[in-house]
Amino acid sequence: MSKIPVMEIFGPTIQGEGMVIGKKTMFVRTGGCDYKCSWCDSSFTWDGTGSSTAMTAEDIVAQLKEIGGDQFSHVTISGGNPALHKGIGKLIDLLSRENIQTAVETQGTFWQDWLKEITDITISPKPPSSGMITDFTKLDVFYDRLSKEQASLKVVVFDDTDFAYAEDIHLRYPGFPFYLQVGNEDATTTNDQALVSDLLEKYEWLIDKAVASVTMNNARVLPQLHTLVWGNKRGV
Ligand SMILES: C[S@@+](CC[C@H](N)C(=O)[O-])C[C@H]1O[C@@H](n2cnc3c(N)ncnc32)[C@H](O)[C@@H]1O
Ligand SMILES: Nc1nc2[nH]cc(C(=O)O)c2c(=O)[nH]1
Ligand code: SF4
Ligand SMILES: [Mg+2]
Repeated sequence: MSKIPVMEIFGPTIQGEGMVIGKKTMFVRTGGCDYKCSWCDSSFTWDGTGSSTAMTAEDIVAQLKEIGGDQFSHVTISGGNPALHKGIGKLIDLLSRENIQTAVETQGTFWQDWLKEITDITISPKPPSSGMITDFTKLDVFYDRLSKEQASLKVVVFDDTDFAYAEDIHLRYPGFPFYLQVGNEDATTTNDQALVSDLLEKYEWLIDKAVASVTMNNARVLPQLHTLVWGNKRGV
C-alpha cells in the first residue's frame, strides 16, 4: 500500500481561494513539491523546514474524523503538490464512500488517474514571478482529461508580466472557468494590519487590470480570503 507524506491536517475552516471559495472544508496538506516558487506561502512542505508523517489513506480518514468530527462533508487536498502521490487515489475512494466531497490544489505538472474522481480541481499554473517555467504539454493533458464542470484554472498575479501570462493561459484553455488571485508578497509577516491593507490595495489593482482587459471578460477576481481573515497563520 502506498503511504502519503502528510504535513498537516486541519479544519473545518473555509476554502479561502478559487472555485469553491467560502465553502466549509477540511484540509490535508501533503509534503513534497516539484516546483520551488519564489513566493510559495507553503514552502515548509518542500524546503526542509517542515516534517511529514507517512500515513495510509485509512489513517488520514481517521484523523480527519478525530479533528473534524461530523462537522464536515468536504476535504481539500493541497501541498506541496498532492499529484506526486499515487496513494491519494485510495483516500478519494474512502471519502467518496462516505459521501464526502473532495477538492485538490495542484500546479498541473503531474497527472494521476485519481484526479478524475475529484469534485473540485484547481489547476494553478505559475506565472513568471514564481521563477518557474510552464510546460504547456503537461497542462494540455489536464485540459484534455478533466471535465469543465470539475476543474478550473487559477493564476496568482504579482505584476504586469504575470497578468499577461494569465491572459495567455485563459486564451489557451477557454473551456475551464478562470480565476485571478492576488499574490501575497510577504507570506511570513505577522503584522496583520499592514498585510491586509497591502493585500486589499493589490486586490483593487488586480480588479482594475481585469476590468480593462477584454480577455478577462469572463474571469473572476479573488483575494486569498483566509489571509484577509487570519493573516499568514498556519492551519486555518
Ligand atoms: C501552496 S499551493 C499548493 C498546491 C500546488 N502546489 C499549487 O501551487 O497549486 C496552493 C495555492 O496557493 C497559491 N499560493 C502560493 N503562494 C502564494 C502567495 N504567496 N500568494 C498567493 N497565492 C499563493 C498557489 O498558487 C496555489 O494556487
Ligand atoms: N483556508 C484556507 N484556504 C486555502 N485554500 C488553499 C490553501 C492552500 O494552502 O492550498 C488554503 C489554506 O491553507 N487555507
Ligand atoms: S507549486 Fe505550489 S507548493 Fe509548490 S512551490 Fe509553487 S506554490 Fe509552493
Ligand atoms: Mg495556502
